[in-house]
Amino acid sequence: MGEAPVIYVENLKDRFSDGFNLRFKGFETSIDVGDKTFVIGSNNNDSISSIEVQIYDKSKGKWVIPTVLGTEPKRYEGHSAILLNEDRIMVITWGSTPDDCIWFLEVDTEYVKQQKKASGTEVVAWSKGVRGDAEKPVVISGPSGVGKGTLINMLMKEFPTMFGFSVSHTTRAPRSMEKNGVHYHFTERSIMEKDIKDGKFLEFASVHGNLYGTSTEAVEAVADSGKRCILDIDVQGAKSVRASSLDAVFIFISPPSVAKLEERLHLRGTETQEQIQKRLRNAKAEIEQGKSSGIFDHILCNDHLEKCYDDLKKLLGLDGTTSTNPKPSSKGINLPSKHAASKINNKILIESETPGSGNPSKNSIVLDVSLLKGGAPSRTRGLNVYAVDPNPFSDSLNGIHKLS
Ligand SMILES: Nc1nc2c(ncn2[C@@H]2O[C@H](COP(=O)(O)OP(=O)(O)O)[C@@H](O)[C@H]2O)c(=O)[nH]1
Ligand SMILES: Nc1ncnc2c1ncn2[C@@H]1O[C@H](COP(=O)(O)OP(=O)(O)O)[C@@H](O)[C@H]1O
Repeated sequence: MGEAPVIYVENLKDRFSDGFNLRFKGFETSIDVGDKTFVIGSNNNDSISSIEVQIYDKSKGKWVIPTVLGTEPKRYEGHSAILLNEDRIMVITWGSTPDDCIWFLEVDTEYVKQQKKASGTEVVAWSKGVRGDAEKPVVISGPSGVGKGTLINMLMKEFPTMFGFSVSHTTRAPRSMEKNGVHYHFTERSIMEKDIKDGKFLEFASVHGNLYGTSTEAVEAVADSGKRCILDIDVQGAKSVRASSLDAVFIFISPPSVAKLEERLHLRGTETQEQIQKRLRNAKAEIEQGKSSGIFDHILCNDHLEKCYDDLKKLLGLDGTTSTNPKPSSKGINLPSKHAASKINNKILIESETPGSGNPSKNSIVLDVSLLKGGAPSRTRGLNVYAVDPNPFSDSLNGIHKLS
């Protein structure tokens, strides 16, 4: 019945007899994917346990240390690992907090394939698993001076518990009213370039001569607070996000005319004449791309501000026809601190007591992974959690019931 059970590696040296010396002093699991074996080890150094990944390439008879992207799980007592769909390994950590116990190590997803191609090295990527679905992030693009910031501020002011702003990084100098960490993370080009190389950015682009980018962390911080994420990014950035695993709503704000755009930039008074001219030159190409590239789901013209704001609220379902209460932040999963896990089709059974004894033990739960969405470089969403009834003759359907 069960397929792909969790593998606990007891003696890897017996299995791989090429003199490989495991560096892990803690707990290891090993999973075969095609002709590669992924060994995931937790290293217990002092009080901190960190996780490491090594790959044994069976066709070449060689060990490889991959480039590891994303934020990895930290501080846990052990883990179980299960292969899903041949492209990601689910890692369930022991003794972690409820919002930090389900992780995915992507080994052959589209994102990992792209990163392997770009870097020419072996790559794996971590993504944290979260329950349920948060509402889709909103990407807002448009030329400089069109009113993106104004519209976003109006939305955040009217619905403060519903929306959270993704704070981008930029190498441009702050304007007099801008605060570091609120409007942007103002940074040095060399630091930002290194972070981009280390895979910390969901997207980045050179805009009007400066570097701008959305870190994965910026988007995750908003999602973790249970709010809907708003991204103010340029058209190139929107294109990159479209190609990424982030499932978002894309909105382009267009000006009534380039002359009006120029007038607004002059009135705003935050740029020099030379900078305004540069922004206007770029605006023409952006408007053309915004309207014709197929990147955007919606195009709104910001002629009269109030009218444009009403249109924006309408397409976000905030025109009074839907509830404007914030969604509760995604809940964690209460796992038994020590457990064993096994996979049956798209369901992972997590048992707190002796596994394989026939009946599921008390406190067992089932994770349904059939509706997973997203993934590295962001969260993996859509996990559903069910409690297992230890008494199969009780009233609940099939002995399991969904936990809300
Ligand atoms: N790709 C990308 N573009 C960004 C990001 N943050 C801001 N931008 C865009 O960079 C451009 C310039 O932004 P900014 O310097 O704040 O000037 P403003 O648009 O005139 O207020 C705008 O088109 C923004 O949408 C980001 O993280 N990624
Ligand atoms: N519909 C509008 N009509 C007139 N002025 C506007 C309108 N929308 C925004 N503005 C003004 O235009 C300037 C640029 O808006 P801003 O939100 O900073 O643009 P962006 O963030 O797209 O660069 C601001 O001074 C803002 O008050």
